[in-house]
Amino acid sequence: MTVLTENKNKVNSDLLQHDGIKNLISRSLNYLSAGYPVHFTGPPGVGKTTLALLLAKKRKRPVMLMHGNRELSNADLIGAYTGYTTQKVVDNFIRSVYKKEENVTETWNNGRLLDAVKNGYTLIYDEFTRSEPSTNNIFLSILEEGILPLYGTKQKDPFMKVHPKFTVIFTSNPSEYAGVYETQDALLDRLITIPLDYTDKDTEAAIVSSKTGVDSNQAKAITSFVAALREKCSENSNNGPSLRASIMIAKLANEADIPINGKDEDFQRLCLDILFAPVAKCMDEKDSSKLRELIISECKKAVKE
Ligand SMILES: Nc1ncnc2c1ncn2[C@@H]1O[C@H](COP(=O)(O)OP(=O)(O)OP(=O)(O)O)[C@@H](O)[C@H]1O
Repeated sequence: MTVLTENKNKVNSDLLQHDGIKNLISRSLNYLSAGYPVHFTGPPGVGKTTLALLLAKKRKRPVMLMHGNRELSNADLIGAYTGYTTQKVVDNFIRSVYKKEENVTETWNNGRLLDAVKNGYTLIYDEFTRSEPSTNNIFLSILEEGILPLYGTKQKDPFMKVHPKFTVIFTSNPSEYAGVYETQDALLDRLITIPLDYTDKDTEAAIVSSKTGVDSNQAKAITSFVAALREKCSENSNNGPSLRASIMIAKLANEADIPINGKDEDFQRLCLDILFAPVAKCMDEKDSSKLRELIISECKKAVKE
């Protein structure tokens, strides 16, 4: 029986700054400082959000994180009147005199984007292609004219000026097809789009090791066989299991005292649980026993060097 134990190792939640990424960080910071929004695009789990969070932290401005969503509306972004405040004074001090005074005022709540624009926050707009293009249109005026239009809000001013320190980091996943919208060219034209892809096995192993506390050889044993499965998926031009899957395997094996060894049955079961769904999704093979065999045969190669 495997018993879950306390996490024994201190885990590092920061971005591991390997050589490829260091240069990207400094370039992106330059673009943001010059007032240009950057857009990281790439398959799931390559580190787009983690990189965006690191850049935002480095800008030393308050950070606002917003997730793309079909339901996101202009009212969420700009703000809206959300109800009424009433005040009633009933003065019945003298019984024969009845005085009643009623004040009704609408209550305005700032939207998230309005706060960010007004106060010069760094906005991370994660998976922005999941929002309707008509909602994202508001970014055209922000990025081009430096104003946030306050249409439809009954506000005194028709727009708000964008704070000079306001910046946006967008992320998206181009291979996602469910629940995403095509981005209008006009918006893409205003962004500096930087594609991100999976790094090499050693870098992935270093990330897994720093995030989970497993030693670097064990981490490499995991990232190597997960990368091999991903490679098989890319033969079908699909994304396979990501770095996130390697992190999950390492973390769970570590916490449940499962040896990171492809010959161990508990480890094989763990690999199957984590990898079956992403591998089944990316392969043409639909026979589940064949898919299991494939995962186990790759998992068996996970041996510490
Ligand atoms: N350079 C790195 N250093 C440390 N951790 C990393 C690095 N790159 C990725 N990760 C880790 O990999 C996992 C996936 O990263 P992240 O969520 O940033 O990916 P993503 O590209 O935004 O994925 P998705 O498109 O699915 O949202 C996270 O646990 C993250 O901490």
